[in-house]
Amino acid sequence: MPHIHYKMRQLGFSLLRHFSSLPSSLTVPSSTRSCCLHRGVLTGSYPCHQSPNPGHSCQHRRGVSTALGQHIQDLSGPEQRLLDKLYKGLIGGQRASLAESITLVETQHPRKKELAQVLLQRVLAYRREQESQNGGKPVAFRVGLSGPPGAGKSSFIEVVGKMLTARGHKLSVLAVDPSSCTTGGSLLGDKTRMTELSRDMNAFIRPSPASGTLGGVTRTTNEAIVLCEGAGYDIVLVETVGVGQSEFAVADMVDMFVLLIPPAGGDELQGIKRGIIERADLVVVTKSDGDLLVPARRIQAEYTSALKLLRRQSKSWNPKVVRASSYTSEGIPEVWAKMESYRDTMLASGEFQGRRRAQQKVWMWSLIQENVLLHFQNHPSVRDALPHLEERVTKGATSPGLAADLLLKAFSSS
Ligand SMILES: Nc1nc2c(ncn2[C@@H]2O[C@H](COP(=O)(O)OP(=O)(O)OP(=O)(O)O)[C@@H](O)[C@H]2O)c(=O)[nH]1
Repeated sequence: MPHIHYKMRQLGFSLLRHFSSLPSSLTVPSSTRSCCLHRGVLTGSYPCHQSPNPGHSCQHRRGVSTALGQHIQDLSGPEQRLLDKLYKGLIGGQRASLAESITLVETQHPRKKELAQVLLQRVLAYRREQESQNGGKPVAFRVGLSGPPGAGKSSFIEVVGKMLTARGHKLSVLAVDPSSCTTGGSLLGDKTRMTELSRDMNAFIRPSPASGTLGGVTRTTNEAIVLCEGAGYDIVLVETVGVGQSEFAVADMVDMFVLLIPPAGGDELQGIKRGIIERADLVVVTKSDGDLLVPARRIQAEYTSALKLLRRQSKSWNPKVVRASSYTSEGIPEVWAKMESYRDTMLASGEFQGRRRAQQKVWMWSLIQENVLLHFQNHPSVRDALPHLEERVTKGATSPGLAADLLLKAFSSS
């Protein structure tokens, strides 16, 4: 996996080199105004396959900021009105506007994607203003929650969520479901989850986008977080199930990462990856009640010792292991107290802000990687040569390195 990641970065850099070598005399004809740069796809001087005007030669020389300015100027009257309505509704805290705005960032429609970016820019500017009024402190606390299927995530969120709204917080819950990316199914359950919290006017619950790549879902979740914060939600929970890479994606988008572990032994815990335990700022052993109390204590002790052996992520915070029961609510206020203590410690040391800055960069790079790769795969010369070269590589007739070089050459020479 790290190898693939490295290869993708290499590929990303090769492609970027290709893009940056475009002749400087290229200009943008007005007919190609709404081009792929605006859609977040870097383009070169070859036909743009995703353009509404497929024959056009997409030739960028404008800086990104100019492009964004142009982008806003290009809005039609109805588009402008739609964005104004969404923006005003959103910052006014209207749930319907928030839901509609999230739908806009999740869309696959090219023009609507552009509109979503304009809306996001406005919300980001608004949030920055609020942060500066708040003495530079982030306006919301983002918490990632992960755990194996059946760990008790939804029961936990329901109980914690109700406690937080009762204390005057506004809470949003976003889900990242890796199964919806691959199978269209749902590991987080199609069943109605968190029934009481979903009726709470100070809570906003949004299921995972129904389809797309993990990269796509990560992007829209990141953007949904920004929208929730703009709508005044001061706590954003991002829930995912401990399968595949989604936990790592979530850990990269939140301020605090919490792992929920059920008090079961053996096989059920085998599935929990060591790498993700290392990322946890807090481990909560769930279902700590009745007959499960004794195993819950044992698991707490095991994880406490295990965490001591792991590499520390933070200079100022030592990950903790706590127990809680959503049935009896025992331990729930203590879990939240630990989360607040983490937030305060990290804010005081400056690590909180540092982590967010680093995450912005990770996010940008993952978007670049995904888009650049897509662009490479859709390039006509690459598409033509790919099946033949893949076959040769599988048969051992051509080395993977040579095939990659040939494809990159085909891409950059046309
Ligand atoms: N004893 C006990 N059981 C619990 C507790 N919390 C949840 N459960 C049970 O554990 C099972 C799974 O709970 P969920 O909250 O649906 O777990 P989840 O992790 O959200 O599961 P998925 O929706 O499948 O991802 C259910 O049968 C719950 O009733 C608890 O605090 N104590």
